[in-house]
Amino acid sequence: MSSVINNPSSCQFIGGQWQPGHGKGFESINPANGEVIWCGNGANAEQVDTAVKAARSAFYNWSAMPLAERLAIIEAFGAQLGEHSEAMARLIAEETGKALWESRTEVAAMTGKIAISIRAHSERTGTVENPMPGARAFIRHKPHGVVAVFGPYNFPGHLPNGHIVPALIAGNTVLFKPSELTPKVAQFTVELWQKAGLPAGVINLLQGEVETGKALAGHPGIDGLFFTGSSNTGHLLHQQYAGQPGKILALEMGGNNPLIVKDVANVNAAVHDIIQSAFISSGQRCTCARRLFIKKDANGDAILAKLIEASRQIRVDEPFAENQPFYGAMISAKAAAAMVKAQTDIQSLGGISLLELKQPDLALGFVTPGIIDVTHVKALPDEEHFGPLLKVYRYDDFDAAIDEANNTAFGLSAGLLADNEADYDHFFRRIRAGIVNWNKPITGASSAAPFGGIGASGNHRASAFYAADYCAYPVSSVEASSVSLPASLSPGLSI
Ligand SMILES: NC(=O)C1=CN([C@@H]2O[C@H](COP(=O)(O)OP(=O)(O)OC[C@H]3O[C@@H](n4cnc5c(N)ncnc54)[C@H](O)[C@@H]3O)[C@@H](O)[C@H]2O)C=CC1
Ligand SMILES: O=C(O)CCC(=O)N[C@@H](CCC(=O)O)C(=O)O
Repeated sequence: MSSVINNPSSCQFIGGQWQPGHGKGFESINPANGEVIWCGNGANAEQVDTAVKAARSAFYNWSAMPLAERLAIIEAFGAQLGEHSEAMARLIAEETGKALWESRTEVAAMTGKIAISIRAHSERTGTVENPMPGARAFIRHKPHGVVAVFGPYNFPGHLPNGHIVPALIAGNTVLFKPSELTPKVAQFTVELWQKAGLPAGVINLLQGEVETGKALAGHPGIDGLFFTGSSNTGHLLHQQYAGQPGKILALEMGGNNPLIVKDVANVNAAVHDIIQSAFISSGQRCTCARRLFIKKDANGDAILAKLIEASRQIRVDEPFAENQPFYGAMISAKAAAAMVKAQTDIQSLGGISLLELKQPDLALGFVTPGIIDVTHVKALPDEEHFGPLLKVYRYDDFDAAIDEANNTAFGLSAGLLADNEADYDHFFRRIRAGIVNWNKPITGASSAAPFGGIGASGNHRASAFYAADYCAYPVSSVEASSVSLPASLSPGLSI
């Protein structure tokens, strides 16, 4: 592929200047062929400090700029994305191993985010005037100030963008710490912001591994941190932010998501929705179904048999293959090996493999889909296996299946495939998750809706359409053009 950018050795963008990192070196590897596609040095603590100061000094002018002018720059970024959409899609495919067709949908989501976030800003955090005698009462919103955005590797463009765009619309300045596995996509994204004319210091890019993340998260000069990533890291950040009520922390974390199937006449359609829920993006979506509950009856048997057969046929191949695969490589050979190990661990607990997940080349990130029956496994750890490994439970009783579906610390997405609406009503009332779907895949959430989970999946700061809420704080004002005495004074007062 033609490389789109840039000078990786100058991979930090601080106060409007590209510069090399002074911390530890790291590389980005194409997981589909093992080639090093990027290398650079992480930002050290001093560079993090300089970036925080740059963001602080840019904050006043950026937040004081009329909204229409801020939006013009944000829309110019949208235009840049439009102009470079194919380059961005190819870069995402190269760096993550994601199939090109799907990488294109990621770029489309990035572009679509802009209009949606402008609408969300106005609907969720706009200005409201309430009637009041002798004065004017307003509800307005102000930006928090300097905010850090931490991104995951699975959507290296779309998910950080889902924090950055609403944060900038609200008037915050941003310190962007991308996943160390996807520095090249991050660098290209920030280059597009620069081309769009974003003033110096409004967005700063701090590349690096965990040391850079720690230096940024622990910096006293930030007003908030918007995080999308693993539950482990999210929990660490939550502990770190304990005792700092003044800082806004938005955590979008993983899930151990259940999908229940009950009495579905259209077996092929059910299998399609299961595959789309469990295996899209090689299972690397936080919303992916991890646990599938299938009724122990003839209909359940038919669905499971067809699922195994159709999953065996899933095309897994190079992201750029002419005959496009359903999914490409996982993010790394290490992530792929971790899925093989997860499967072995579940087998050692009594899980029965129905379709074995395999990593054909240990040096690359490709894995075939796996399905494992865990009905008789006692004490299966409540873990997110972030890849294409689906655990199946056979059930007799619908309520018992829902109870088991809820038997998780997480609560991101959940779904029911069932022809009977009364079953869905029952399921909806009982299930605990932030995304609850009926007869649709549980992946592919819309940016025009709130996106977030409960329990170990989030901290009640839903993203997507509700990201506007954590990007600004409400200010209530009562205002009059001059002071005036009230018609009657309070008892005991004489003026
Ligand atoms: N709920 C949601 O919206 C989504 C959640 N995810 C979750 O993200 C995970 C996959 O992404 P990963 O990149 O593996 O997540 P991760 O937690 O490893 O990394 C996320 C970010 O945090 C940084 N980081 C890691 N440790 C840190 C520390 N101790 N202090 C400060 N920063 C630190 C990383 O460098 C990266 O920028 C999955 O668990 C998935 O479920 C992914 C997409 C959406
Ligand atoms: O953030 C948004 O705009 C909508 C949420 C979204 O895009 N969700 C995707 C991917 C997130 C993930 O699972 O990693 C989805 O639901 O498939």
